[in-house]
Amino acid sequence: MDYTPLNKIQDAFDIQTKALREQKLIDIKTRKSALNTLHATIEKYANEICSALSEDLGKSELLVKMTEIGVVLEEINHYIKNMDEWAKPQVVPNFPSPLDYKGRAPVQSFIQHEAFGIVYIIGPFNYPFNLVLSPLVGAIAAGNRAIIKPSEAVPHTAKIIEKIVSEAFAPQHVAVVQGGREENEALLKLPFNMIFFTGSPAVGKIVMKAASEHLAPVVLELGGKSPFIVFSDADLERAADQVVQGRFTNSGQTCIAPDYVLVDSSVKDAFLKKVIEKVQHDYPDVGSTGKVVTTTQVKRLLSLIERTKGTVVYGGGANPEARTLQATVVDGVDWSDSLMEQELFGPVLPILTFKNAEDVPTLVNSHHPNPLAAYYFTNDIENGKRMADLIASGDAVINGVMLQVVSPYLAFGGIGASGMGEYHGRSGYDVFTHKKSIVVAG
Ligand SMILES: NC(=O)c1ccc[n+]([C@@H]2O[C@H](COP(=O)([O-])OP(=O)(O)OC[C@H]3O[C@@H](n4cnc5c(N)ncnc54)[C@H](O)[C@@H]3O)[C@@H](O)[C@H]2O)c1
Repeated sequence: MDYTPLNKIQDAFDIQTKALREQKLIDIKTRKSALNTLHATIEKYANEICSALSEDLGKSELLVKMTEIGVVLEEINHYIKNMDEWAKPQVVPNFPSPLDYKGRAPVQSFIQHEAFGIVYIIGPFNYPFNLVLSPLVGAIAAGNRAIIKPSEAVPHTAKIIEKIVSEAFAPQHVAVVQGGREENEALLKLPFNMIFFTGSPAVGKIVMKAASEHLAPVVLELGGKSPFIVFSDADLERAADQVVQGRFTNSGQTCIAPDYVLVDSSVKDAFLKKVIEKVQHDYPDVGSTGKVVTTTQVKRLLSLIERTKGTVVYGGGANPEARTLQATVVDGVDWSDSLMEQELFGPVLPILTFKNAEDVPTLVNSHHPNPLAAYYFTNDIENGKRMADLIASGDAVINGVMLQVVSPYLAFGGIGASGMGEYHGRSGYDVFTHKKSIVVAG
């Protein structure tokens, strides 16, 4: 893939800066029309998007239509339906000043959503279409201009994103820059008005540091080790079904995937048997989970499996050159294991146990920074809610997996090391705006 030359990156930014200076406000009618055009252009290239994601990540057409294209189209529809309402100034009570302003008290007070200006959206490789286009929808609806950089690890998808964006938008409004680390570093030196980053905590720190130079606000959508906790009263059949779906979809490369299982030792054997049956059925071969992003990542995962003190009870096969690793389940893992060092981000599922349910929050809270998601399986919903109160995570699901990410009515984002700032639906409109208070004196 051809990367954007550094001078062209500066040009892309200058074009938008000039446009911002000449016409600060993009009216709501123009924003809506841009979103409609984006919707139509995505539909037009749906087949090409599917082919690109099949090449890059071995994703099935069904998976692409559901988790990449469908999610973005739904998000656009939700915005078009609601953005007039969200954009309305919020009228608040007039509050008299404690100082004497010669009787000139407030007669109108309201809060107005103001676009930041030019935002920079940086994407990861794992849901590479959805995770740059969904933030873009919020940014555009809120009245911003944007430059987006898709992940260089998925070149076919990055190319189709560029084709769609350059057909749907003028470069004064939205532009795509292609590149990797060097291009990202060049972009991060520019005085963007806001930066929206999705990726690893390590690069999140680089982004936040760079943003501080220009005091640009940042949203960081990061990852972490998300626990899947099974209590003794859980429906084990359902829990096994959900953990297999959550862990192995997209070869385990989902930010909210369960990263490890923590199961009550009294039901571990029964639960594990069901997990193995399910994996055998759904992912019988090396390659049936799809592709891992690079050969290097397959090798990284294999080296973690090689160093585990646990027992591989299913899987372990791999073909690094073909970027495939078999769905792998490892029993008898403890907190100091190689598989518990960092977010796995691959088709590997370590199984840990606990003896006393009351210890669970301390175990989870003390071994890793705040995860992006936490899953609780129990027949006692109040117990699930209590656990969600005691374990700090970006979001939580009781008796299900990955349901938090699809609703435009829920806010999506991390806490602590798993990120800051939320989006999706209304939250995605709010996060791309400054709340400007305006007062009219009588
Ligand atoms: N919270 C979420 O919504 C969410 C969604 C998807 C992925 N993630 C997280 O993303 C990570 C996986 O994605 P990834 O591997 O693409 O992430 P990554 O951090 O390696 O890359 C993300 C982006 O940063 C750029 N980049 C990489 N290294 C850089 C460097 N040293 N300097 C400057 N820029 C650099 C890349 O070009 C890419 O566009 C996982 O941690 C996962 O949990 C989070």
